[in-house]
Amino acid sequence: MPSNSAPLALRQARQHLLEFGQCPSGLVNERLARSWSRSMAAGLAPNARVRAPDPVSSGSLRHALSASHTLLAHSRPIMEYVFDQVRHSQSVVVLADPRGMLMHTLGDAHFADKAARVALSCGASWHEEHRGTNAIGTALVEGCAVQIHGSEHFLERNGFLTCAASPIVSATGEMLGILDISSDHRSGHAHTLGLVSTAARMIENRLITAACKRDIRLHLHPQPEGIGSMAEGIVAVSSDGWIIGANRAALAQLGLQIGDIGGAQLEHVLDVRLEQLLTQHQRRPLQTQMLRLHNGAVLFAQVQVDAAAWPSPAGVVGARAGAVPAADDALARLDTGDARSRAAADKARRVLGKPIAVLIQGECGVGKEVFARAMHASGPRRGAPFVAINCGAIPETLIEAELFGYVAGAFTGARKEGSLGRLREADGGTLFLDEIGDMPLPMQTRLLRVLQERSVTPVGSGTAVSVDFALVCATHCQLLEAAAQGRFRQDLYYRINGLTLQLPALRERSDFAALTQRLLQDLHPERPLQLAPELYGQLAGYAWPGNLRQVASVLRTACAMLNDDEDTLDWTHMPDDLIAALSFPSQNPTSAPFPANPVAGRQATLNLQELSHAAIQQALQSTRGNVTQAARQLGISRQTIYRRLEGSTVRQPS
Ligand SMILES: Nc1ncnc2c1ncn2[C@@H]1O[C@H](COP(=O)(O)OP(=O)(O)OP(=O)(O)O)[C@@H](O)[C@H]1O
Repeated sequence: MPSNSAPLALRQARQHLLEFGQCPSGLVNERLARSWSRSMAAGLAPNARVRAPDPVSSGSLRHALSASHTLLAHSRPIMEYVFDQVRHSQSVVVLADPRGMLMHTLGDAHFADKAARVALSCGASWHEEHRGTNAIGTALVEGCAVQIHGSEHFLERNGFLTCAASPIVSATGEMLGILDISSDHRSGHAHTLGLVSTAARMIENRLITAACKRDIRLHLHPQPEGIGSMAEGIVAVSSDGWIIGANRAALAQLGLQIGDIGGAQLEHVLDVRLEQLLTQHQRRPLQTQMLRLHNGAVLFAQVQVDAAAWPSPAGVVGARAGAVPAADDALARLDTGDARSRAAADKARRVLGKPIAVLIQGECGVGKEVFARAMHASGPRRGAPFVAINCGAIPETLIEAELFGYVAGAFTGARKEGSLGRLREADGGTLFLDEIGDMPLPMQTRLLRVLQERSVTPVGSGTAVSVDFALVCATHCQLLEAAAQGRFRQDLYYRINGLTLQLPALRERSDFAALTQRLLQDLHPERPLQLAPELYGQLAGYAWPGNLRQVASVLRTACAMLNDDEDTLDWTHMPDDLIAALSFPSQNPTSAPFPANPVAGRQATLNLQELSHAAIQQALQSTRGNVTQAARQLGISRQTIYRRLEGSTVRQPS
């Protein structure tokens, strides 16, 4: 965003903002106007002394540096190169973490001194909330490269700077940090934005190559000579063909969005099967291969594959139920061979014990809470409590007391002895906030403060109590979309989203056989059970709108129907609501036509309960597993849906 608004228009816009609290349209670019409005909303005054927190203690800085260890290692050489380019122009090159805290700076001594006077030094926060419009903070919120020149800075004291900043994102689109070049505003240059963006891309390419070194990688470019250059696309593919990481160039070349990572197969995009690519690579490892996108466009690719990443000899695509888990922990015990679930577990393992918040995304019932519990049980906090809160299930009026606790007599109906609150119950352990997207806005503000200050102030008390927990949140909705619509705080989104993990829907998993076998084993460890082949075929092709929760519940019920001398589950053991769902083709578009079987025709005699199950499943399917929307569609509460899907009691916060 090279802004450099005309000085007169800038002055007029600023004047208007100060007088009326709003930025007039048309005078400055929209991104700058939005950022100024956010700065006002954060309670900052342009001419006031800075309200920003002091730089963090050296202990906290060390902690942050170790959390961003890999980013720092790959950024340092590039920062040195960039600094060489701007050495004689009164500049500093800065790396900030995803919260806007400066982690590393390189600058010429004279200018670095001047910069340090406005806290452009390690440990200081340049988040917009603390310093108003500035390239680092604004790039963080807007998620794109930004240049802020002179008096475009919200705080007057920063008006001597001109700064250009670019986000650095991971192979899966997580915000890792910000690279920035700040100079004296008289020596700033429009090309600086290009320089900082290019440098950020170089860092991203180094990071993706390091992070995906054990995966199959394709290095892509529309011209063969472009491979190996900074403009090459890099895409990481799992051994069963899923795209599990990509840099920005690859996304553009393949016509993908960041949200497609983990959800698209290579052969859905390219006119080639992974097996063919690998066979060709094995024959001629150094040869560039010519590939076609489904739209006919040509791309050239160089395949890189580490020996450990070669698919099993049984074949590239297909269940890898027999694969040995990489680690022996609770996360590994969930592994039944699906590559995307395994990739999520691998990523989760890397942040265990580090101060990085994890956001688990996935449809209703894919196992987000089970996964979060496995993370807790696999990490160093396993001896302390795991506290799960369903933000969508607590009435809005109770949520504050429930989360933050209260002191004795804080309100009518309060317990005499007060309450610790769920956040403090999680002290030392893990706090799991399910359906975080359903948290009311005022609570989001309070939660953000807790996460920033690492302390909780109970209702009715003026005293903050410090808390320390690992944070894992889960959501079935696109939080960024919710943030764009003003339903979710963007700053909270970045706080809780240190690492995003996407859990696949059951219909997208490649391990249905191994998964159902594992579920049957867990239900009856002492008795080997199996599914009749014709039933298995139907179940494997079903869309499972309720995901793992639904399949677990179906098998549980089916096992209860078995006679003592039976070891094979067939149609006669299946619950009626599943038979009903399989009988309505409209409800189950991915399944084959229902076979002639002994239960055909039963839909005519469906009872009320079966019909309501069928209606819930249809609604969940049409809303792609979004329980809130499905509940709205059916005119019932979310709790009723949970109750019906579980076939037991409501999942209430305890
Ligand atoms: N890895 C797994 N292996 C076996 N069963 C599982 C697994 N994950 C989930 N389940 C089953 O699915 C049920 C629901 O899981 P969980 O509550 O973790 O889903 P969720 O994605 O958090 O759902 P929601 O979005 O509704 O909160 C579990 O109670 C369990 O029966």
